[in-house]
Amino acid sequence: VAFKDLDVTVLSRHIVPYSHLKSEDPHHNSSLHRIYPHLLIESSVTQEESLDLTKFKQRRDILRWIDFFVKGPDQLSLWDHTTGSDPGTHKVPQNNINFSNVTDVLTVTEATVPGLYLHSNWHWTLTRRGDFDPTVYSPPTGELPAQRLPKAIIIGAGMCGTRALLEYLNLHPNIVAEAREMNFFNDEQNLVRGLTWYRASMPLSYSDQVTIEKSPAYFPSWRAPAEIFRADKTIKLILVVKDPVHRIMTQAGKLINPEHSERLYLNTKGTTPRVRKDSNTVSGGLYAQHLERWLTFFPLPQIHILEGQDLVRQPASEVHELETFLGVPHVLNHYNFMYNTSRGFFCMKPVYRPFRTRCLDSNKGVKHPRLKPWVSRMLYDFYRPHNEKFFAMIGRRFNWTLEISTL
Ligand SMILES: Nc1ncnc2c1ncn2[C@@H]1O[C@H](COP(=O)(O)OS(=O)(=O)O)[C@@H](OP(=O)(O)O)[C@H]1O
Repeated sequence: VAFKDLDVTVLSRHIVPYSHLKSEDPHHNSSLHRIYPHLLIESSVTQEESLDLTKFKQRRDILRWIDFFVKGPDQLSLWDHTTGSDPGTHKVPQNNINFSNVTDVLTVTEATVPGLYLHSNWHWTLTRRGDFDPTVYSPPTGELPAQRLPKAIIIGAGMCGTRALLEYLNLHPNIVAEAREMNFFNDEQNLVRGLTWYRASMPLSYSDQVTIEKSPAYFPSWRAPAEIFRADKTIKLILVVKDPVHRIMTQAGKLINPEHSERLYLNTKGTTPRVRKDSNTVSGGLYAQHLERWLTFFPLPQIHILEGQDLVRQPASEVHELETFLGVPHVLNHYNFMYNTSRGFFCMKPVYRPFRTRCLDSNKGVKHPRLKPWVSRMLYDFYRPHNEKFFAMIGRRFNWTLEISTL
């Protein structure tokens, strides 16, 4: 079982932000400390080097090619690919590191693990963590991590905070999130690959952890509810929704030229402009229409619905409710979320690494174009009956009105 570019921190007097450590590897989000929470793996570099970020970026590529192999609850092996530019052809033999005798800190150097090539300015420190914090999470005794089908899925709605929600939940030691949008249940090309392929795309987890993925394209898909039901009738579904007019503006903010976003939702061809009912941008906010299909397969209590702006404003309490829904212990609280004034959003403080705050990518929470007042009114008028139907279906109301809107 291979882990790539896992949770590696560069320690120096200047801590390098996590964003600089992120690789293109889609698995970067599966972090070793989540699978192996009793180990802390750090790589240190001289202060001089860490200051030179250009140089550091090159070093990042080196980091990418160190694989970790789990050998047993207390054993890990490193496979070092850093010796050549082509990782496939320059593997050095597997090196086993046994933690059972390590009580405190093991610094891995070429001398500790014969045959391991390490860049002269780097060394790896592996620390047993179980002794510090077994109350947070310890894997079931004697169990090896395995890939499992999701026990929960964030089905949408796109643009409503699904990424933030997934990343927030991923802070939890009993939740293991797949970073990629799998688009398995809505896409014929993926469905034909079968559940075995889908399972093999999931991160490693222990039996007491909840594997979760998010694919917002499931919510409006006609196919996804039936396919998910066929795969697992008991799966827990999570739906985050927000004011559909705000949702349109999130989509508009993603355009290269957001000022020209009207074509996404307005038909200006005739004498009087109309809301474009045929556009996916508009229909994505017709929550009642989509939910109706899901409710033919799943009872309402199996779908946890939350409001996107509530998630933006009060992540800790929203996540607390989700912990209950997912049946995992209450671990996350307001200490795990820190408001970042320059971003205008909460950023995350991992349970095991509270010193490392991480925000969502800068393409989340972007500036929106302003709506002309008459367009705003037209959109609110259009969505009002659909919203009312949605509120009646879920037995809850949200304050999605023109008067409240900040657009
Ligand atoms: N913590 C935090 N940081 C940044 N952004 C946050 C956060 N929490 C929620 N959001 C909101 O997420 C909105 C994007 O939604 P999605 O992630 O569902 O979009 S996508 O469907 O995956 O493209 C995005 O919408 P915009 O603000 O319009 O860009 C954010 O409002």
